[in-house]
Amino acid sequence: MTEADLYILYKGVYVPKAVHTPESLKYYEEFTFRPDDVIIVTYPKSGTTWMQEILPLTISGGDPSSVETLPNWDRVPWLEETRASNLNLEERPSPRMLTTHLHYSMMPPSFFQVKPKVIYVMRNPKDVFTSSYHYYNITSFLVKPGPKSEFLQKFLDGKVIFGSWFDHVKGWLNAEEKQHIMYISYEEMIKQDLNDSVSRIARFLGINLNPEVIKKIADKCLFENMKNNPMSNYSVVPQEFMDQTKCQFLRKGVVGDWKNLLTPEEAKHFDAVFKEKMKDVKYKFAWD
Ligand SMILES: Nc1ncnc2c1ncn2[C@@H]1O[C@H](COP(=O)(O)OS(=O)(=O)O)[C@@H](OP(=O)(O)O)[C@H]1O
Repeated sequence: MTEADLYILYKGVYVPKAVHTPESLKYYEEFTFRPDDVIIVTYPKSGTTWMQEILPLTISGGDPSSVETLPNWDRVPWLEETRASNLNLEERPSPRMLTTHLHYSMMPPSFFQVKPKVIYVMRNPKDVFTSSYHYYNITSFLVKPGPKSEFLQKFLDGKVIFGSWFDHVKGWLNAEEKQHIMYISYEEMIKQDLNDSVSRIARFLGINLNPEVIKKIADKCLFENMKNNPMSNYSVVPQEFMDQTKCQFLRKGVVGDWKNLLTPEEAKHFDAVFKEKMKDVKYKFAWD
């Protein structure tokens, strides 16, 4: 199956047809935000699911009931996906928790008027590539990656779902609503104590949490614990859509796994493309 079979081209980027329809994209375009909405924004494979665990626990002051009973896509739904319009998001009490993989330039008009809060999660693009390479292999609604060199070229050219990593990150780093956006990276969450990230997130949201609750949240969100949470490990998705017997959705959860996939030449080429495409970006990335 090719891109033409499995994807829609939406505003210049591919999105998978299986979970995005013209109706779901229209719902997204017409969505009315509230100032106290909190939106997780990510390029795919950057730590979305992880933040979909951290955020509800933080907002609820450590209450695990939503992460134990609701799958992550209902708990913190992707606005652009078909499921969102069936969740009665208009009726949900504030603060609503939402997710999107879309670029800054693709946000609906209400976003720019209302300026809700955003948590933008970034990850080393070589690890995003590596995670994507394995993920595309197990999902029937994505085009199989094929030979690694071809998938690498597609990734660097933005011919994968949600387009170019470089454009996504640049767009969100250049956003005008900076005081409403918290930037955090997968590497900070892994390398530093996760307690620090949880308390940063709580502070950004104006939530007071005592150290015990912060620790409880951080423990719950450890890779091994999330791997055992059926509401977060995608085990409820039928095998025909996602074949986790080949590779698990919560696969390795480490920093630097690209070293096991990319040859030194491929990594050098990747770095050269990164340098060129990101040359105007002043942000100091945590993986540098
Ligand atoms: N708790 C925790 N700790 C460390 N790493 C974690 C955690 N939860 C998810 N992950 C890893 O995040 C990768 C999946 O990214 P996303 O959730 O953004 O994927 S998706 O866009 O929603 O499909 C994927 O990375 P890889 O293991 O490198 O493939 C997941 O394993």
